[in-house]
Amino acid sequence: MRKTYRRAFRKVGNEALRGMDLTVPEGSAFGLIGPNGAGKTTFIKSILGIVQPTEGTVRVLGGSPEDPRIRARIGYLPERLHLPGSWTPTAFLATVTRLKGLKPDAAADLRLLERVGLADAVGRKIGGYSKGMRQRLGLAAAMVGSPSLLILDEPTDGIDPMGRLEVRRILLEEVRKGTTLFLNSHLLAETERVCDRVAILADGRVVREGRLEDLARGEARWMVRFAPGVDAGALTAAGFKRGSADGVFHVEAQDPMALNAALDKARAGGALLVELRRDGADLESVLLGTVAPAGAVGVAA
Ligand SMILES: Nc1ncnc2c1ncn2[C@@H]1O[C@H](COP(=O)(O)OP(=O)(O)OP(=O)(O)O)[C@@H](O)[C@H]1O
Repeated sequence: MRKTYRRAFRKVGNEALRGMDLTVPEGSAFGLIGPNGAGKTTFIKSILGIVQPTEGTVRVLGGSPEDPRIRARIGYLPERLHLPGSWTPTAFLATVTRLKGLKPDAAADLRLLERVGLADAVGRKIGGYSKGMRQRLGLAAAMVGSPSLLILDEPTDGIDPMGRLEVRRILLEEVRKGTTLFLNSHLLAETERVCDRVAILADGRVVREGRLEDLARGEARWMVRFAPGVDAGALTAAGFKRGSADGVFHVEAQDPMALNAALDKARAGGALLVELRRDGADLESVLLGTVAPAGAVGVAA
């Protein structure tokens, strides 16, 4: 899919998506990451039918994003929320319910407000809400009618760490129920904790896509730290490679049996294990390793 924003009286448009090809498996928790201006919001808007692709097609939940029946099954939290300040949250959710073509359900709306942590603020006008409270209300609005697909653009923006934990819990609950989650967040730790698949978008193209485990966590490599005084020669003979710090070694093991066999060999040689963890990069290093940081010289993006 391509999207070029045309400007009036200009021959050359702004190419936001340049051959974007992405499939989000149903039931997955999918994270979209990438630098500013990569095209993330444009892509989200095209899934929602707000932006029309210049070339190519978008299929959502087996249909067209312009089909009202499909739209009714999508919950969306935009990056910039515009909320009516003089309304109460219940009036707001009632309107969202009506706009989605659903039957009014005041009890369900209250349950949603409780779920996002706004139970104590139900009687207050939205105008007096803090940024985090508005964001929570936006999340509740996105969840009205239990949509099959939740598209969230920076959902935890402005929410405090405890609130983030709650939001994460809610999102994971939704995914467990079978909802497909599409998350756009600059907070890579959030994406890492919630998503099972990730796509890295740069300059209007998907540059990497896959299971988070495969992208970020490395596959069969382990970091092992032994107590001081270890016999490095014996460990090397047992298949361990010396790491950069004292007592740190790396070992390849395809499964727990192979890992334990390697550790048994090390222990038989007198080595005392003090730390063991899977080798691999976090999402931030994966992103930085995939997309050249702004200002980097001589790195091809
Ligand atoms: N309405 C528009 N008219 C013209 N150009 C646009 C419009 N919306 C976005 N663009 C351009 O398209 C490109 C992609 O923008 P987009 O907002 O999709 O990126 P993004 O990945 O969401 O960025 P950010 O992380 O900063 O939110 C940018 O070059 C941007 O300037």
